[in-house]
Amino acid sequence: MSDIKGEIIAINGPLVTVQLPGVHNGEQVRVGQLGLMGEVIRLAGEQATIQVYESTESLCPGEMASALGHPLSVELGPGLMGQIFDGVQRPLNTIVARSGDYIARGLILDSLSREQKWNFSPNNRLPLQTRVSGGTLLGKVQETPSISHPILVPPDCEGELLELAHAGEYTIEQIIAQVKQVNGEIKPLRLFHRWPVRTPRPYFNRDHAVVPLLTGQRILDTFFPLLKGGKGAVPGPFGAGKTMLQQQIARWANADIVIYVGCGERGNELVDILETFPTLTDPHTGRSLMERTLLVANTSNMPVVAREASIYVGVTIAEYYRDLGYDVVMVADSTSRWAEALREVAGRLGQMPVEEGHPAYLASRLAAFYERAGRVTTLSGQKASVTLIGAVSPPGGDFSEPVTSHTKEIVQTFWALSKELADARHYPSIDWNDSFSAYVNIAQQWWAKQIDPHWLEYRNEALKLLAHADELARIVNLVGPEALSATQQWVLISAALIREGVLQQSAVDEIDSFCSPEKQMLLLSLMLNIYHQGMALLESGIPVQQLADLPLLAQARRLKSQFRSTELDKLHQFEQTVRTQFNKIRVEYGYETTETVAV
Ligand SMILES: Nc1ncnc2c1ncn2[C@@H]1O[C@H](COP(=O)(O)OP(=O)(O)OP(=O)(O)O)[C@@H](O)[C@H]1O
Repeated sequence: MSDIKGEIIAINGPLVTVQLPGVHNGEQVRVGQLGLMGEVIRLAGEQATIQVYESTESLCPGEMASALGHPLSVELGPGLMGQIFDGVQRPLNTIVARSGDYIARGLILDSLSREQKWNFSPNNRLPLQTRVSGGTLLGKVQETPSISHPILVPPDCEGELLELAHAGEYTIEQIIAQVKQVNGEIKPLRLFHRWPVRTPRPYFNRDHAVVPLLTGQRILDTFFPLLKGGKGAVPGPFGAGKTMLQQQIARWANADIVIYVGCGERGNELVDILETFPTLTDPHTGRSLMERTLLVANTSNMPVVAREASIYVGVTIAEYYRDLGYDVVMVADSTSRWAEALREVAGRLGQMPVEEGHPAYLASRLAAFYERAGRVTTLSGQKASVTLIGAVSPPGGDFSEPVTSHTKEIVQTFWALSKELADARHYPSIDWNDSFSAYVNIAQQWWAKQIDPHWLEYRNEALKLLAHADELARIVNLVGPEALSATQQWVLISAALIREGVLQQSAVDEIDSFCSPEKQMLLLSLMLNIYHQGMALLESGIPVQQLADLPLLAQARRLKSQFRSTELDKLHQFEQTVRTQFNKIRVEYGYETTETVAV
């Protein structure tokens, strides 16, 4: 702790003005007798404005405040996985144990356990006197059965390795290495270190994102792909199924680590997340998903400004695991509530409101947050990534409001949830007209090489068909179905087949909850095949009703939840059934042929 102490002059909600000469901008401060946590956000001469993360009720001018000498930082080391932290990285379980359900203010708690011992195996290929720097591997501990945790030299340390601990059990505070730094100072290294949350962690090189983040959800992977290291947003009006979608991503995404930041969402929603996440099973290992998951949850008794910190706490932990060589996905729910915190602080600071009360720097703050996503070569030379997915909760579902519209310009993948689709129980309720992905061309290279060279063609054709059907549906609404030609009716029927047989996917269906990329492609090609074969028959003069009554349409809709991703042979068999049935009709109508029409 630094020696800087001062007296409170004024209190304005979560903002407290303190006479604190010599303090730095961004420095952490303990305020009042309770020692409330805060951070300097403005300096005017000797007076500092502190943003306090706990309720300032009953705080009085004249009480003391003291600066801690460091900015808001997080503890990074083994023991993070499986934890639930509050917005300033205090472990919720310990808070509850200390102060019960009603969280006392000013609690000072270690983020990581000081008692737990970790089995450290040193890097035997690292002789003493070697020159080490940020990213050098010192050893490893097994953090959870699913996650091995390399212990690396922190980014801000460089010098000669003087000592390295032997294999054994260590607490995170015990010294496991000593480094003589360039300036001659000897720096002890432990299993953990601290890092300021507002400073992005360094990496060796920023690379292009090239591999899709596969979620097992067809509308996401096939239609609006996101890449590992990419930036995505999920704007969702109230009740559109956002929580379920986030859980599906957390559960099925092919990422190593999942970080969920519940930032100011309604209490009951947060409770839902806190209760369900620990019960989820990791489909890849069959073990608890929490072994590779971390939750940051703002508790309801923390004021709005604490939301601001939680997003940075989450993303800094995400970058840390990236630096260990992992692909990390972070879901921030919701960036709208975070923006509300910015608005409140700006208002109290008397800054000029620009858009709907938001400060002028809203867009640049959002951009700076998403900028921390990326695929990189780490300081250790590994390829790793942080994928950021920001949920947005536009008031009244209005996507033109400032947070949604700025987010739309920043992110590359936009999964727009629709209240109408949710009301119609079409889940995931992602609107294919309002959603977009700027990663399609990059994703295409992966899909074409790994799964099917026709991926892009099929995807685009399906979207075109859906858009055409939407147009026709408007005509039907105006003048009735009689106005449509046979081929137009078949477009409507085929689009419904794609909607129900491909886009709709139930998170609660044991089989359909996850869909492998191979199954995604097969289902899509099957539906398009039916569309094409039907079209060819209509052009030969076969009545559309004959096709509409085909039992194979209903069978095709059910395929997704009938056959698992491991039963692709059954889907291939169905392809054969489609061919046979269409051939039968041809024979029936005298267009006898044994040839089949391929997509
Ligand atoms: N992918 C899905 N598959 C099946 N059912 C779903 C899916 N998404 C949502 N639902 C249904 O909708 C209900 C509400 O979903 P969810 O809890 O995610 O939405 P919400 O929390 O009301 O919405 P939001 O988080 O947008 O405010 C779920 O209980 C479930 O019945």
